Amino acid sequence: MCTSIRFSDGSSNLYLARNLDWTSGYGERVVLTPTGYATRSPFGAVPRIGHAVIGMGIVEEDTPLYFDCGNDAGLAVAGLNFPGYASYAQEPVEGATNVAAFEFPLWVASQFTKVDDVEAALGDVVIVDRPINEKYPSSLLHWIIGDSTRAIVVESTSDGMQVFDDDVDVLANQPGFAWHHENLRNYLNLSPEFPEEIVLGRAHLSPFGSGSHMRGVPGDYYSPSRFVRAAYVNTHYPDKATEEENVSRAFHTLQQVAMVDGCAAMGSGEFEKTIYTGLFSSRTTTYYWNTYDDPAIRSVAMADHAPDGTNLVLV
Ligand SMILES: C[C@H](CCC(=O)NCCS(=O)(=O)O)[C@H]1CC[C@H]2[C@@H]3[C@H](O)C[C@@H]4C[C@H](O)CC[C@]4(C)[C@H]3C[C@H](O)[C@]12C
Repeated sequence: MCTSIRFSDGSSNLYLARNLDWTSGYGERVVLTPTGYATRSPFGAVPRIGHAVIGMGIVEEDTPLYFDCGNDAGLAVAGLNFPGYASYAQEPVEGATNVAAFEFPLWVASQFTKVDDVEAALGDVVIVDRPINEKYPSSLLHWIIGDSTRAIVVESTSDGMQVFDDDVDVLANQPGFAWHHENLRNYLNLSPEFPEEIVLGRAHLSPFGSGSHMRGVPGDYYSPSRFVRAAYVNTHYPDKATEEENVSRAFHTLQQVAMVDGCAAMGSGEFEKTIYTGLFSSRTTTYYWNTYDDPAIRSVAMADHAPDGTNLVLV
């Protein structure tokens, strides 16, 4: 499973982070796509790199396949599994902006500066099931896209393209965003407050300590539970001013929905775990990440790797 969050530092900077939960990795690395890189976009949706992009992904056919990434303008995107719901066009549609599923994060981050602009452009977009090669069929995903002011969720299903205003700045896996949002109404009782003493019959009852009004936050790894838990933590986290505090915020919040080996098997019998946690900060245009086996947080700043160069940079 995967979970993603967006927040801001209150000074017009974006932080977009995600857990990548799976049974094993794909050999992913931090990849920088510089503005001079010559694109290979199947239907021409990404004619050039307007904004340098940094994020986690793999490179196939000299093409960056991003799992999540951000750009030099403060816009970021993450793809999360959405099988059973996601559906893409089998062929490009005449007159539309045809975006191959694998290039969707690159299309967002290389072409746009703001969520509002992506949202407007999505009205003409068709996501096409055109794999990069036979080794990697198109993944069935939905996406969260964020800037410093807001987030949207993009879902291409058999009903067509839907774009949701994500007013809790969170995304998990199945079912769709609308279901997850409605499900939050089951948790109106949750609050960080310390309760008053309760009188029950002749008994005067006080809490054991803090956290009493959090009882009922679902603690399991199921996608609806992670959505609720991430929404609770992300929206109650106090605003933080510094880069260090906001990096800490992202990793602490996603730790709340991280998956530990041995706890939740997939249909194959293999256990899912949080392969990596990744964070894009627009404040420093830096990608931060750690992995299941090495929880120390590493970082790569875009500015240190020639964002105006011509070759993909694998860190
Ligand atoms: C498996 C990843 C999603 C993790 C997730 O959401 N798990 C949920 C588990 S469950 O269903 O809900 O049980 C997704 C996210 C991004 C995906 C990758 C990116 O889309 C980039 C390429 C795209 C290619 O078409 C396929 C390989 C690939 C390298 C993808 C492999 C895989 O599908 C990834 C890594």
